[in-house]
Amino acid sequence: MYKFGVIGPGAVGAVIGESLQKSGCNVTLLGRKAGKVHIERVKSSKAVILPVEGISEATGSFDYLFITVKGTQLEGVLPFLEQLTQPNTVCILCQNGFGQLEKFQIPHAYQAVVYISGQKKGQIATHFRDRILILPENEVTTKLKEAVTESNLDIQLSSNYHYEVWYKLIVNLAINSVTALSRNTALILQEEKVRKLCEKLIQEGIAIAAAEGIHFEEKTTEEIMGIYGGYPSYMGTSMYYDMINGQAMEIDFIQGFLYQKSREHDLYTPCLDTVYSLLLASEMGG
Ligand SMILES: NC(=O)C1=CN([C@@H]2O[C@H](COP(=O)(O)OP(=O)(O)OC[C@H]3O[C@@H](n4cnc5c(N)ncnc54)[C@H](OP(=O)(O)O)[C@@H]3O)[C@@H](O)[C@H]2O)C=CC1
Ligand SMILES: CC(C)(CO)C(=O)C(=O)O
Repeated sequence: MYKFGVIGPGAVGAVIGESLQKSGCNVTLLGRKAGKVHIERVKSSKAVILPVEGISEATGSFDYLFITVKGTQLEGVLPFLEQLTQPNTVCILCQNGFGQLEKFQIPHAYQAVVYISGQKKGQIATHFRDRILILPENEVTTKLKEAVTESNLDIQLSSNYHYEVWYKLIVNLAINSVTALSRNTALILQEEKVRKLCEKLIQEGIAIAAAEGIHFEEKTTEEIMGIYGGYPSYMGTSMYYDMINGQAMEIDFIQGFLYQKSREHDLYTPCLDTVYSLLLASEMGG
């Protein structure tokens, strides 16, 4: 039986752990310290409680290791990977943004495009929607998909993986920026001016992707606005929760990454430049 590990028992990690555990997989959740995580859902009174082991006390290696800490927290996890992996371990980095996989000194490491929405507060992870991880299609990821076939974790293998990465970057660019900066949930989409700003941000993201050789159809803006339209008004984004909880936001990996690409291609992206500056400013002490 494969040994699965999940580092980071938060909004995403707890849901992955729950899916694997429910289907009978041998799964261990690893957090900063030992404890428990309660998984709740808005319209259900049933809570699932999973045990969490302290990462520094963990012994033995895993066959599959999902890493679900924030981009800003990855450096704290990397030193533990040597003891938690063996040469055949497959690491799946489940993060928004792009560009962190280079830090892994592991032969089989992939980044998943994550569609699992939730919030972690204290020991409670509230799951809002989705359980989708998109990975590049190859022999290793096909074996992983087969290994979790009994679970409700929806692992999708893509032959056009970079398209999926950019699509998600653009999804995050607009909604994460406006929710974090307004310190408000998807409720703000009821305001037409906010929707217009989102459309402009999406279009700037699409222009950056095109300069990088990833081309989206014209209907993409409408499609992403449709995804936002499906969010319940009480749902925030990972960046919004970081902002309201006074935690470091993943600005470098989303808006900063796109801003850098925009400069490299000498593009005119006024909305991105504005939200990026304001997000950086909001993290300044004073
Ligand atoms: N939340 C969402 O809706 C979505 C999130 N994502 C992405 O998924 C990634 C994870 O986000 P999310 O689940 O929201 O984050 P959370 O903050 O909810 O969870 C991160 C978890 O990692 C733990 N952690 C941090 N450092 C360590 C460490 N050194 N060792 C062990 N555990 C550690 C945290 O512990 P502690 O609680 O002690 O800080 C926390 O439990 C991010 O890149 C995010 O952008 C993608 C799609 C949607
Ligand atoms: C936009 C969203 C909610 C999509 O799952 C997300 O990725 C996030 O909260 O960071």
